[in-house]
Amino acid sequence: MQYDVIVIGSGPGGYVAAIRCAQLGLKTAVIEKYSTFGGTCLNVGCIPSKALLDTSEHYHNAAHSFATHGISLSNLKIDVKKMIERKDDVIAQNTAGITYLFKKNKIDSYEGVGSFVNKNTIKITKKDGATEELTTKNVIIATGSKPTALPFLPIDKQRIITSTEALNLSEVPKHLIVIGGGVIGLELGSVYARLGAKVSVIEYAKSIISTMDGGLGKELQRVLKKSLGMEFFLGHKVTGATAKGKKVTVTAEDSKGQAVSFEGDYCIVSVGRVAYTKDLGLENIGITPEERGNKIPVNDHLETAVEGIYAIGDVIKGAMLAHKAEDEGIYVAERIAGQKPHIDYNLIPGVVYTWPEVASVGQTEEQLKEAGKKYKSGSFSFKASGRAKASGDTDGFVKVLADAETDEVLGVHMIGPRAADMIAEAVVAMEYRASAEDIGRICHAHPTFTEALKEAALAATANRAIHA
Ligand SMILES: NC(=O)c1ccc[n+]([C@@H]2O[C@H](COP(=O)([O-])OP(=O)(O)OC[C@H]3O[C@@H](n4cnc5c(N)ncnc54)[C@H](O)[C@@H]3O)[C@@H](O)[C@H]2O)c1
Repeated sequence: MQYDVIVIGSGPGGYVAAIRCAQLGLKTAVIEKYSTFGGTCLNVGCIPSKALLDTSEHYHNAAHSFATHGISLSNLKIDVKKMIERKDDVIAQNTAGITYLFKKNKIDSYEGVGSFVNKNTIKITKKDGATEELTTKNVIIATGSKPTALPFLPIDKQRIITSTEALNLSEVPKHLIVIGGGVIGLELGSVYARLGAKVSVIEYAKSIISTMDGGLGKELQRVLKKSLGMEFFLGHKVTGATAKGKKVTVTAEDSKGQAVSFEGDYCIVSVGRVAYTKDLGLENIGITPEERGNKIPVNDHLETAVEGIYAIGDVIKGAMLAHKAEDEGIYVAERIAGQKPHIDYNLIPGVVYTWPEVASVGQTEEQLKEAGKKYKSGSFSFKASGRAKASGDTDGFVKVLADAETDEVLGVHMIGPRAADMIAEAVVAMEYRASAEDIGRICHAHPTFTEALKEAALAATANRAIHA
């Protein structure tokens, strides 16, 4: 079969690329090695983790905040099996949605491992070993990433686990040790802490979510400790972990170089992800992944050194985020169709789905300082928000950073209720190069959490916040 485009991998990058290619009239096929579409995000990442975060949030609220609303419950229980079954149903609904979209857009799909025979021929190796070859003008590699393992720390998938296994536990851990205070560790740590587990986070850096604006990590750590009792061991370098029966022992060096150890019943290793290029046959087309991170090198148009072969998402440079991969998928599809699309990498928002949620776009204060840029900062605390008081979600703040001379918004960083959704307003504003005053002059419905962004923008403009 001859195609215009073959997409290898059906995660958010790959399936979106395929749909856009088909919309543009290109004959398109997708090769996926698993039996369901959607990649990490839909099957073992974004979607299932959000399903568990929602269940655990309901449980935690029922156990801890309902009483303040005058709602009393007795005999509150969590049925872990049911929680996992519901999560599986959410996954099934989402992956079925992609099957439907492929059919609707007349995209052919093949189950098996796709690999390059040459730049125009892709071999599919099926589960039973049978092979089939397809020819194509273009290829989009969208094979994503997998959890990084620490070389000295074997993952047994029973007690020492990755995010994948953490989505399928059959019980609430008594003491969950989380290695890595990044996005995955804090989201999955939150799930089990809300269900009653003691959670200890061991992090190498001096703060959690250390690549985000510094104020966010500090506030998140404070709230997670206060509301969920999570404990944080920062500046700790993990040196090993062993599992014996139901017991896991993790060893580390603290910030003074002293050996310390932690004992728990489960340990999640969440120290990042690495690009997945195994079995692609890249050597057959002369592509060598970068030594660090295994990423496929691409130019500014996301094309590899081989004409007509593109790569998108986690398998190339940049943030490992589903929405970044999606935008890149659309970008490449439109390039292949002869259009001139554009992605502004500075405006890709980052979100952590803890509670309070954390969300960010643009430059952090640390980056602005390092670049020697003169900026103004305005913050607004949810403590002063009427909407937040009504819902009892008064932790967190919104911070707007604006150019000291032009007032153009350079970065927005927020931690608070529904920040994941609220950040979209900041992205739109920055896309249109709004000034802080522009945001401050836009009418925001009252009472809403979004008023906090308006107030922070006013504070940045001229210390003009009304309710601070
Ligand atoms: N909400 C979201 O958008 C979302 C959710 C999940 C995952 N992801 C993405 O998936 C990727 C992987 O997530 P992640 O949380 O595994 O990685 P991460 O890069 O977010 O965090 C890993 C953390 O582990 C720490 N670390 C590394 N080695 C260590 C060691 N030996 N001892 C102690 N700490 C150590 C790092 O300092 C870092 O803080 C990220 O790129 C993330 O953006 C995004």
